[in-house]
Amino acid sequence: MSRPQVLFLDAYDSFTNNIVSLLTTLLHADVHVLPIDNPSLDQNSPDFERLLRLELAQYHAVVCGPGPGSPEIDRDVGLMRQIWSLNEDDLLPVLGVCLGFQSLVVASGGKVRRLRRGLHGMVRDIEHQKPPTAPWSLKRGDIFHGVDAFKATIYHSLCADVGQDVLSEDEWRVKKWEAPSDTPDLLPLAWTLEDREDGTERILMAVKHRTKPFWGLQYHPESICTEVEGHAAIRNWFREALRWNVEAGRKVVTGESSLARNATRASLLSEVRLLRDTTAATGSAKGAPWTESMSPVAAVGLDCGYTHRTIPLPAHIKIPDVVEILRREASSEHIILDSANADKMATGAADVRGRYSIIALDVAEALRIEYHVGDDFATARIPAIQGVAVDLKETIPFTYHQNIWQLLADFLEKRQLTESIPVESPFKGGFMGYITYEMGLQGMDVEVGDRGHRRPDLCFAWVTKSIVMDHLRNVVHVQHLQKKKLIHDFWVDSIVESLQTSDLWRDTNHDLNGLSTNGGIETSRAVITTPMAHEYEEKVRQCQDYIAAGESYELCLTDQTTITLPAAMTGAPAMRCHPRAANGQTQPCTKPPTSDTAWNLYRTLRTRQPAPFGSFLRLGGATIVSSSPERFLEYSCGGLCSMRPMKGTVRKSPAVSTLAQAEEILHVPKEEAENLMIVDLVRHDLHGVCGSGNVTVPHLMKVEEYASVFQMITVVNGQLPEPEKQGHGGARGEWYTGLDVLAASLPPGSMTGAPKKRSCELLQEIEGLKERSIYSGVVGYMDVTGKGDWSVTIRTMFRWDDEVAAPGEGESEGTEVWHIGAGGAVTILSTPEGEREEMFTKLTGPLGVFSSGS
Ligand SMILES: C=C(O[C@@H]1C=C(C(=O)O)C=C[C@H]1O)C(=O)O
Ligand SMILES: NC(=O)CC[C@H](N)C(=O)O
Repeated sequence: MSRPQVLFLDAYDSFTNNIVSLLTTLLHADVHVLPIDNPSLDQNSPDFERLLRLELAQYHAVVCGPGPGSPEIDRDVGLMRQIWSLNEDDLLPVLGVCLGFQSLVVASGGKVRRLRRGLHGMVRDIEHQKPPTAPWSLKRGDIFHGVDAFKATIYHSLCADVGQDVLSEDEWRVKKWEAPSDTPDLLPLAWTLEDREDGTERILMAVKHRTKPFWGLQYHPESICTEVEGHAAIRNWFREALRWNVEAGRKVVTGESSLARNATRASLLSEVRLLRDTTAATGSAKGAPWTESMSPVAAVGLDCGYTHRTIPLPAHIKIPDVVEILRREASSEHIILDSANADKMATGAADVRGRYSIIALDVAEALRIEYHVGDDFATARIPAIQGVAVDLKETIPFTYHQNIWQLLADFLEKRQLTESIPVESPFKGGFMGYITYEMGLQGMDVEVGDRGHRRPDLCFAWVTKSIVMDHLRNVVHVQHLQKKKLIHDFWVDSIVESLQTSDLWRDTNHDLNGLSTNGGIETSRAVITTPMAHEYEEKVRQCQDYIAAGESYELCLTDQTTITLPAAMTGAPAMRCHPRAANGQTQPCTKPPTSDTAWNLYRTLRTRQPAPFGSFLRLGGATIVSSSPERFLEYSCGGLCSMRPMKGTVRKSPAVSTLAQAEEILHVPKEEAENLMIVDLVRHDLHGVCGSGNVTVPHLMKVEEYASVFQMITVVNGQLPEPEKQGHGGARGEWYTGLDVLAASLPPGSMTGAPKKRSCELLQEIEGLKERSIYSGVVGYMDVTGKGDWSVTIRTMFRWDDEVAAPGEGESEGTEVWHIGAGGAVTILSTPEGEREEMFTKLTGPLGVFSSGS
């Protein structure tokens, strides 16, 4: 065994994989992760001690990680307690980090108390330089020996209480490096001093056990904002740990089977292969991957090639024009991803403006795959074939351990285009659709109760006919994935002809957007129910109580506004004014429709709130009208994954109208801390798939300008292992794609807070178990070349077809219900009024569309 082996005890923190990455790269060690509540290590089982001893014998050292909750609560620290109370014979070196550190303090007789005010995402000096007069020789075992001054990020609400608060200034100066009388076995190694209104708060930052090989750090060595100098302390710790093993004559046992797992997830495709092999070996059809041999629906899209034509895009043509020229009568479903701000602001980086827009065509004829949280099956359906409604539907059952993500990975792999296509188009054909917030909850094992409906939580259409508008080069790609044997693509020709012969295309004076602002939305009959300001403020306080107790570091609180409209206003199928001609060609439309509320809402929204991730979807019973500014995840076919968490929002106003003014407001500790917490969380999500050492942060806390707000964003990149190095079919049989990252990272961290899992559980309670649904989920695509792009579904209104409120008294029609979610991250530094205002600011953009004027 050439590399040292480290066991990491995971207390469900959102920074775990960052620590694993740091240890792996810095120490050249293999790090294995074991959850603190691993069911195979049940403390009540008679075999527990033997199994724990067997497990620990395989490691050179253990790291007890950070996490939500308190070291005094068994459930929060689980196995850590057993580590600190190991028999002399079973001792091994251990480093506690944050919660792990606090757990060591408690196990050594100390206490924890609440900080006077929690410190989350704050960067502080770690004071570790001891005077030569320090009363004991700290050189041996002092992991800070020889380390320069450095700053580190801290994330904690609780702190070690070892009697430091009762010392006078004089006593403190003399005793700060001595073992405190309350905890004689703990030697302080580092402190930080926090200025408070009522004096300085002394916060213990690091300790060493006097006799056992135990160390602890209250700060987070792995955070992106911890200075690199701090890494020296980790190296020192490991050197001390290995030396202790040698001196104690401790031998690490190899070859035993371990309960811990690799920090990096197995790839979806390796799981698919395993499933295929298992079903092949047992000869059982049950649970076998869904294949074309079982169903003609499963054969959709196989053996296709890419054809396209590229034509110039007239300067006056906007995405609604293209949609309105081409929308077909029979098609009531749409998927449009719209870089609605492409021609607007020139501030910030080019990618904020959005370069491409994508329109899926003939969506009603596209195969779609749907999944509802809690089900053990997916549904494949094709609503129409060649203009005739058929509603072909097939249930795809899962077996134990099988899930929707494997099904999608398998489906995509079989349709992957491997030849290189020299067309600058981000989407060549493939999946487009949406995923709800609850789908993300399920992925984290957060319980989603029965919501009393059967709406899809994931709905992906397999789009083979599409249009991509390139707003930079001013061209349009008309694209088709079609059976390879067809030589000429008449469909592509017909679309090009429809576009180029339409009046809109030729009429350079035309500006549909001008016509569309609020066109046809009869808002006087809309009933709008917004969150109650005082209730929202109360929920902010509740969030802060949980944060002060150490349960969370940041909670993204949200609430929903509903708008009910008379159903008749949207009842008409789209595009009554587009009769299909006998030859099957779409007739150009010169008159914009007025009967489709959703479409009108969208046109108004994109005009008033242009954003890089605009979208309009009618799919799987949902209608989504979005002007999202936030990218969740983009990945290239080469496996470069990029996430852009957004935290820090300031409303534009006469007082704050320039980027410089916004920067001044956003580059403050409160806002930067909010951003940093999510950045570290997103790094963790990416590390979990891309692997240790493969995540970088090219842009930290950049302020960008949008239509009505300024936002602070960070770019976090991860690189999936290159396919050649992934050993396709080789030793590990791993083969990662962007879908792995998507599956592992939902819901978006910027919508949850950190640590993600505990924060989501708390938010369910605080938000009254209200379903977030489409809001806080994602919308986007993943294509046949492996490229994908997903936005966070915020600044969005949505409705479900089956949610029609009964008619009120004296009304003849029922009403349809639109939802707009809005919220913001609550930290210990938030004020209830400030958060309430932020929520209403975010709500105003989409809600404004329901009122007339601009
Ligand atoms: C919760 C929302 O936005 C999220 C919260 C933000 C914040 O706290 O500053 C910023 C962007 C989004 O990640 C929303 O728009 O409803
Ligand atoms: N990051 C952590 O591990 C935090 C520990 C503990 N929950 C606290 O808030 O103090």
